[in-house]
Amino acid sequence: MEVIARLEHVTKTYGKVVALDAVSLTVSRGVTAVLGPNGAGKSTMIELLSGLRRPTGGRVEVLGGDPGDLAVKARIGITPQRTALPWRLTVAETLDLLAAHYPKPLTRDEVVQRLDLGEFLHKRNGTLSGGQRRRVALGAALIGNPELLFLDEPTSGLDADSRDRLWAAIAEVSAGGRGVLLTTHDMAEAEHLAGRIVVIAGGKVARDGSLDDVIVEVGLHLVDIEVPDGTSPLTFTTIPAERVEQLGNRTRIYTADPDATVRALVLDRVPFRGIRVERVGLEEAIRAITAGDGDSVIPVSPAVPQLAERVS
Ligand SMILES: Nc1ncnc2c1ncn2[C@@H]1O[C@H](COP(=O)(O)OP(=O)(O)OP(=O)(O)O)[C@@H](O)[C@H]1O
Repeated sequence: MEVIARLEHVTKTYGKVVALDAVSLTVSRGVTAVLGPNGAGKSTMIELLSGLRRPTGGRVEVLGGDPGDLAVKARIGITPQRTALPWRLTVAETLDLLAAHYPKPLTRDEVVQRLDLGEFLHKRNGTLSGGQRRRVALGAALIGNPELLFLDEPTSGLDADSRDRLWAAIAEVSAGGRGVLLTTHDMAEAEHLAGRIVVIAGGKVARDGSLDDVIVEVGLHLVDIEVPDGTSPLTFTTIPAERVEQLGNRTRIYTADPDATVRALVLDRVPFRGIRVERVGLEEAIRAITAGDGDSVIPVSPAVPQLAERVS
């Protein structure tokens, strides 16, 4: 697969904080989703790849050159997490102004159509809602007809219709043979768009593969049972589990060995009614991979005693 961008042993520090720690990664065409908890280093990675920051150590190469070079910048598009659009300009003026900086831009109409910007095309950026601004920001990234697009949480804060439209626009860019690297906390977004998942934890690449690879490698299953009220939680104490959640009368047991878990439920005579066993989805897989990293992660823990605490 053709490599269109790469990080080689890239480290980025901010004072004493090591945001990225000797990371090596290649980016190919298609959509790559970079996932991980808050503070994992995802935005830093995008900023380095798009030339907004320089690495402390290692090498960043984009489209065969240095992302700091104007010639490379003209071939990439970026939607940072916070986009500063010129507040006094209208959306139309903004797109026209940006288009003038690129050798082969898309027409304004193409971008307006793809992202459905017509409704507020002649409004000033300063008067747009947060979601409208997000859509204009993607338009600003697309107008230069980039070969490689970097999107930092492109759909956060969007309503379902706007999100669907952006997903369609991103899929269209990718189907046209371009590369897209995006960060997101929305697992549905990663599942919907990405052919490749890169998981960042503690400034390092913790997993890199297809959606299925990542989920299968984690090897976690969910055993979801319905337990009648009044069941003593103590009956669960020998059940193999990585993590347990109690939701009303449903108990969700995350386990690496679903057969052993179901056997234990039966042997312990847990009076469950319904039972559902399935491989976990991306969200739970990422939670397991990044356990203990970042500042908003619920750690995977030996949850058997926890269950007793939670339901008692
Ligand atoms: N300009 C900065 N100055 C100092 N520290 C920074 C700066 N930018 C990021 N950091 C730190 O670097 C680490 C990685 O931050 P980064 O924004 O790359 O994470 P992230 O994965 O994008 O997080 P989130 O999901 O919350 O957006 C964090 O510990 C963060 O506090």
